[in-house]
Amino acid sequence: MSEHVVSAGPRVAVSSLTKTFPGTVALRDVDLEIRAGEIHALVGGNGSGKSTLIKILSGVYQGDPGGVVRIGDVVVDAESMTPEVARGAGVHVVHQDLGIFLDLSVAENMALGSEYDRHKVGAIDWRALNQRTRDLIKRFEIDARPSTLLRELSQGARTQVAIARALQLQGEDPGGLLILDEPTASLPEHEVSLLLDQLRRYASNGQAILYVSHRLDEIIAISDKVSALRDGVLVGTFDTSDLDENGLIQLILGKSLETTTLEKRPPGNVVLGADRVAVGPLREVSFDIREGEVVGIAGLLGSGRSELLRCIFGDIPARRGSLRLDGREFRPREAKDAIRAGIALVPENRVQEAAFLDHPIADNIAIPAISRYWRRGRISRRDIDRAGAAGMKKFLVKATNERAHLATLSGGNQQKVVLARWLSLRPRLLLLDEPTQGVDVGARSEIYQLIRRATTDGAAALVVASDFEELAQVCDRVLVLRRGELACELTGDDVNAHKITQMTHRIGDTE
Ligand SMILES: Nc1ncnc2c1ncn2[C@@H]1O[C@H](COP(=O)(O)OP(=O)(O)OP(=O)(O)O)[C@@H](O)[C@H]1O
Repeated sequence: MSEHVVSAGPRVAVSSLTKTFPGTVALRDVDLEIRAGEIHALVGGNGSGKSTLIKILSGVYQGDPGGVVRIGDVVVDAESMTPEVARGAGVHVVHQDLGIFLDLSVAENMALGSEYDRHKVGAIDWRALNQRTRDLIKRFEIDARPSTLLRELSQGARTQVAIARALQLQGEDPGGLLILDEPTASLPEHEVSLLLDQLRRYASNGQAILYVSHRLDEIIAISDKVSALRDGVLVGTFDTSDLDENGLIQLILGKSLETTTLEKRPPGNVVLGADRVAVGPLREVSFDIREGEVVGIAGLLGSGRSELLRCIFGDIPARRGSLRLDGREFRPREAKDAIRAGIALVPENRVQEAAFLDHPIADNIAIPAISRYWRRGRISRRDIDRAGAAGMKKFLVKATNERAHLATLSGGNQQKVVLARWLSLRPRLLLLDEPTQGVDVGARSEIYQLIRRATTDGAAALVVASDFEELAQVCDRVLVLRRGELACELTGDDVNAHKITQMTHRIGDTE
């Protein structure tokens, strides 16, 4: 936990904050205080109002009349919040997607986050920019040079660059508020702990941090205080030291998590066989997946995990090697071939890649199986809506009804809709890339149960996840990709987070 810097009052005080959207009250009379030097976690289920609160604090949305936001000495009516006011008060947000440019250097990324250092004539003053970047690299302890391209950095270091860029104009004495929205969602475990250590150091320097995450272990590990939202209402603010994971779940869901033991069936026939497949950074991988199996793929970012899924789905051709599906040679030229063969892919960036934001939830769920809804030469609206409502219920999607447009849903609820679409197709082979990213604790276990249920019915599933605890929990076997190869396969008692971490990094131990 961070050392507190003593300060008179809270750094941030939100009072009587309400935000109404047509048909939804996203926040209802919220009061919240955050102190300097405090890591304050904000938790809540999908659609509970976390993003809405962040967007008001950063001036993207305005609150309803009556709410007041105070940041440091700046006091603003919530209805008058603007990005300029928020920036002026020192509010900086680092989103999960970081908003960085991979093909630009650290210095160039810093420059794009503020005014370029310019000579009088208007040209970029590279010497000044590089010097300033060097200072930032030192201050934020980033392992890079000003000229290093972001692409060459680990995901953790990229996150640090994004944070340093956000705070670059702040000087040595941190004021304002740093908001981190799911900062570790795509970080491997060892980089998560490095980032958390760094955040603790920023906080002990006096930085106020609002930390939004669905990862409960991190919240327990890093935060001083936890505020929980449920359906737009602040349940309360608590000392983290008084909470454990079950306590947090209670706060988020208003009840304990129902855990059912996942039913398994013995592996059946081989569904998919890969023979010496070369794709992306992978030089040669061979494996089989059988009916009833949930097989995990572990590897660091850039290890070829996602490329492998996309190759099986026909999105990326293999450079060499072959695939077999149910014993027959399988050469998908495009995704359509894979879908026809009974393969479903839930991509990592599912909302950007696979969602129709200005269409209703029901249509988003029904789209791949649209032929099912033809009745006497017409598409049956009623059946689509019925399927949509059933999908919403099964996946705990929170929205006014199945006709609500996807754009009006919270991020996590959009994710659930795309998952509902593919799982309701009853595929033969299910390919899932980070299936629970951004999804709340209640729906997370539900999703894994649905995956397990699909495999009990005879399907096979291949799952990529950077949360190794989760991978260990759901998978029967785990394939570890490292340096372009299938480094090893973990089975039985070796399917645990510690072993998966060891093998992806090859720390100690022999293979
Ligand atoms: N632009 C909008 N129009 C209408 N309703 C919206 C809009 N943005 C958010 N909402 C609604 O406000 C509520 C709160 O959404 P918000 O995005 O703040 O949730 P969240 O806690 O961030 O969820 P998640 O964990 O899924 O990201 C939800 O019911 C959502 O459907």
